[in-house]
Amino acid sequence: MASVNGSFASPSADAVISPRLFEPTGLLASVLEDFTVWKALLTLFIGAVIYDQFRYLWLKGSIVGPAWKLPFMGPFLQSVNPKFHEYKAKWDSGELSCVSVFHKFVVIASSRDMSRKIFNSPTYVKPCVVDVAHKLLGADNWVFLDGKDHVDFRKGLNGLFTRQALSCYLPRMEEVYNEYYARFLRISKENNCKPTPWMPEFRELMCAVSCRTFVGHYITEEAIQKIADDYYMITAALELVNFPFILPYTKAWYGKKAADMVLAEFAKCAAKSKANMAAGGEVSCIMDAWVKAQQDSAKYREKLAQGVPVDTNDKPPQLLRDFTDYEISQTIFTFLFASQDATSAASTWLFQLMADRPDVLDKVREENLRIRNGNVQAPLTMELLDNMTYTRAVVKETLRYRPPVIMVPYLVKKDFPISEGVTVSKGSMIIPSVWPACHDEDAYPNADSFDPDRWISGTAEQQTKNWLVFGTGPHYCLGQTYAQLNLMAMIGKASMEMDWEHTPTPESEDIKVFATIFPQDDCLLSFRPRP
Ligand code: HEM
Repeated sequence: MASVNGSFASPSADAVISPRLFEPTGLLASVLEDFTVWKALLTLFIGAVIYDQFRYLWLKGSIVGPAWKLPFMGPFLQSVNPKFHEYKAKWDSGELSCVSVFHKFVVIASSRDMSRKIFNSPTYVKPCVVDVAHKLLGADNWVFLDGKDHVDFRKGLNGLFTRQALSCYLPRMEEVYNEYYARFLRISKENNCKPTPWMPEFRELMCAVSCRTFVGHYITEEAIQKIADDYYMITAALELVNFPFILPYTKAWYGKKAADMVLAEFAKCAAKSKANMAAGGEVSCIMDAWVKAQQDSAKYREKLAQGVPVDTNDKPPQLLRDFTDYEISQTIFTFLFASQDATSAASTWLFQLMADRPDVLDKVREENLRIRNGNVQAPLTMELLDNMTYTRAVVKETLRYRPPVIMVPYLVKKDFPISEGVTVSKGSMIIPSVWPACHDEDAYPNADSFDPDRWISGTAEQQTKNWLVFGTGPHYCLGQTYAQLNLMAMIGKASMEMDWEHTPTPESEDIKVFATIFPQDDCLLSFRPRP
C-alpha cells in the first residue's frame, strides 16, 4: 500500500505533483532548470550590449573610430563637457571619424571638401541642431523647415539683411556701444583697473546689441538685462544629448523657462511694431522691417482683390502672409539664438587679440580716426563701414583664426554615399567642421598665426572654398553680413574711445568650448578712457 497514493486525494491536487505539459530534456532542460528573473534580465542585458556593439560596428564600417564603444552611453560624459583637444584629435584621426553616444551614431568630417559636401547635400542631410532646441524654439519654428519650405521661408527674410535694411539698424547698434563702453570704463575704474574676466561682459554687450537691432525700442532696458542674464541658461541647455523630456530643475528646464520668457517679450514687441508700422512709423529695427514687408504685402493683395490697378514697381519684392505676434517672436528669437553665442565668442577673441597685438590695434585706430576726419563722435554709417578696409581684414582674420562655430551638426535623412566605400546611414548625425578648413596651411600659410594682412596683400580673400565660418549651401548664415559689420563697428569705435589691457595667463590661448569657443580664462581685461 505504501507505494500507492494513500491520501484519497487526486494526484494533481497534491502540491508536490504538478502536471507537466512540456518536459524539456538535455541542455535546454539544464538551462531552464535554474532560470530565474535575474538570469533573464542578465541575458537580456548581455544581448542588448552585444546588439549595441554590433550595431556600432556595422554603422562604423570603414570610418575611423574606436574599435568598440562603452556599452550604450559611449563617450557621453565627454560630450557633456567637450574639450577642444578632443575634437582636434578627432579631426586629426581622419577625414571622416565617428563616435556613438547612446543611440546616436555621429560622423565627424574634418577635411574642407568633406565638410563642403555635407553642407551642400540638402537631398541627404538637414541641420539638426541639438534635440533640446526643438523644445526651446518651438518644433514648428522655421529653422526646422527643410527643402522648398525652408527656401521659401528664407526668401521672405532676405530683405531684412540687405545693405539698405542694415543701414536703418546702425543707430540702434551705436547707442548700445555708447552705453556699454561707458559701463566698461566704470567697472574698470571701480576695480582700480584690476584685470577681470570680460567674457561675461561681452556676452551681455552682444545680447543688448542684438535685442536693440532686432526689436529696437519696443523692449525695455530691464527686459534686455533679464534676457542677457538668463541667456546663459539657454546656452547651457544646448548639450549634444539630453533626456527625451524636460525634467524639472535640469539645465534643459531652466533653458526652456528662459526661452519662454524671451518669446513672451518678443511677442509683446511684435504687437507694438505692428501698431507703429500701421501708423506709418519709420523702420528702425529688424522686426519693423519684417512687419512692414508683411503689411505692404497685405495692402498689395487687397488692391489686387479690389481690382485697383497697381504698378509693377509697387509689388513688394517678396509677397508675405501675415504672421501672428508669436510667429514673429519665434522667428526673431532664432536670430538671437543663432547670433548670441557666435558673436559673443568673436567679440571676446577680437578684444583679446587687439590687446595682445598693439601694432594691429594702432592700425585699426588710425583707420577709424582717418575715415571720420578725426571726429570720434561721427555717427556710424554704411559709408564709414565701407571704408574700413583694415578693420574688416582684422575681423575676417579673427573669424578665421578663431572661428566661433567650429562644427555644425546635420542629420542624415536618407542613406548618404559620402565617399567611395562609405555610406552614412539614415538617422546618423553628421558634422561638417569649420576649424580645419580655416587652419589649412595650403589656403592660409602660417595658419596658426594671426595676420590680418593676409586679407589685404595676401591670398586669403581668394580662398572662398575654405571660408566656412558662416557655413555654405542652403543654410549658410543669414546674418553673416550683419555680423561682420557689427564686429567692425564695435572694434572701430572701441579703438577710438578706449585703451584696454589684457593680462595673459597660461590659459589665455587655450580654447574652452561652450557652444562656441572662448579663451579658457575668460579673457582678463581692464579698460581706460583714451586721453
Ligand atoms: C560671428 C557671428 C556668426 C557666426 C560665426 C555664424 C555662423 C553660422 C553658421 C556656421 C551657421 C550654419 C550654416 C550652415 O549650416 O551652412 C549659421 C546659421 C545661421 N545663422 Fe549665423 N553666425 C553668426 C551670426 C549670426 C547672426 C548675427 C545672425 C542673425 C542676425 C545669424 C543668423 C543665422 C541663421 C538664421 C542661421 C540658420 C540659417 C538657415 O538655416 O537657413 N547668425 N550661422
